[in-house]
Amino acid sequence: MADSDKLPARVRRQSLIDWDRARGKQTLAVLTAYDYTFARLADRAGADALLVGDSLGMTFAGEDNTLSVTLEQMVYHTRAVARGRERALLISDLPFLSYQESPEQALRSAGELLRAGAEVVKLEGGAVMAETVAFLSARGIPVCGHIGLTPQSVHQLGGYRQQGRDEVTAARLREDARQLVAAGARLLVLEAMPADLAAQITAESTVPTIGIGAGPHCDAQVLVMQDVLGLFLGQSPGFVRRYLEGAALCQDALARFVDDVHQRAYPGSGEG
Ligand SMILES: Nc1nc(=O)c2c([nH]1)NC[C@@H]1CN(c3ccc(C(=O)N[C@@H](CCC(=O)O)C(=O)O)cc3)CN21
Ligand SMILES: CC(C)C(=O)C(=O)O
Ligand SMILES: [Mg+2]
Repeated sequence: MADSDKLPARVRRQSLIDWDRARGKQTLAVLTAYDYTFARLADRAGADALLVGDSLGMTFAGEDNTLSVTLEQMVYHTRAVARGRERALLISDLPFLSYQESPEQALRSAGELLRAGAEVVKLEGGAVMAETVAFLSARGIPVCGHIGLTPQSVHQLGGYRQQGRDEVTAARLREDARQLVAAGARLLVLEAMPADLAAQITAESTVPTIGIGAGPHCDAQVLVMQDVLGLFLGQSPGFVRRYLEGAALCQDALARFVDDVHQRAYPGSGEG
């Protein structure tokens, strides 16, 4: 029997139980994904979770911030990513104004993301969101908190800048984390904060932390896929490590196609 005739080995889907078990043993890797193709590639690369981030407003749609992203758009992208995913845990962002109004609004919005294939919903905010996190958790919906640089508050924060630099704001972030976990959050994103603060929050947390620009001591690391692949055309944050010059490679390939057509070199014989 040829290899290709064998039934595919069934991959075991990662759950929050696997995430809890990995804590302290292996640092887990998360990538954002917005579509079927890249979700499949990241899943096959071994990503432990895929995040359908509202950063898609910037990376996919070319907006200046994430505020214009709608729940309908997040549902659409979550469906596409869910089809590409085999193994990774699937987390989706609740977008701006889809959860801040009330726990009931958050429940309805979270339900739509779960029906589209998400297994965990992520929302931005600290202590002020504890009631909503408890409401969703009590109704069987796993929540990932997100504190530090919360991009949906970009105008209040005065830009995309590191948070928790002084003692007062650091203490507030530790208390935010404590209240989110006490309310039932199963994961915690720590974005753009000093490494020692993220280490302290991670040590105090009973659930896995996922860092982005938050140093090496978190239980997991997440980056925006376009930043990793060099496909983000704006200014990537300073903490990004680029693993591919994706934009240059893609643009060069596309330019060669355009040239070939202009030169009548495509299609050739045998290419229709
Ligand atoms: N492509 C992309 N990658 C991301 O990681 C990302 C997005 N987009 N969009 C939403 C947010 C914004 N992000 C950011 C952006 C900048 C910093 C940052 O650390 N900035 C520097 C300079 C700030 C300044 O110019 O004042 C800093 O030192 O704080 C952190 C997170 C993370 N998210
Ligand atoms: C950067 C991650 C944490 C995020 O929230 C997003 O991609 O929207
Ligand atoms: Mg987000």
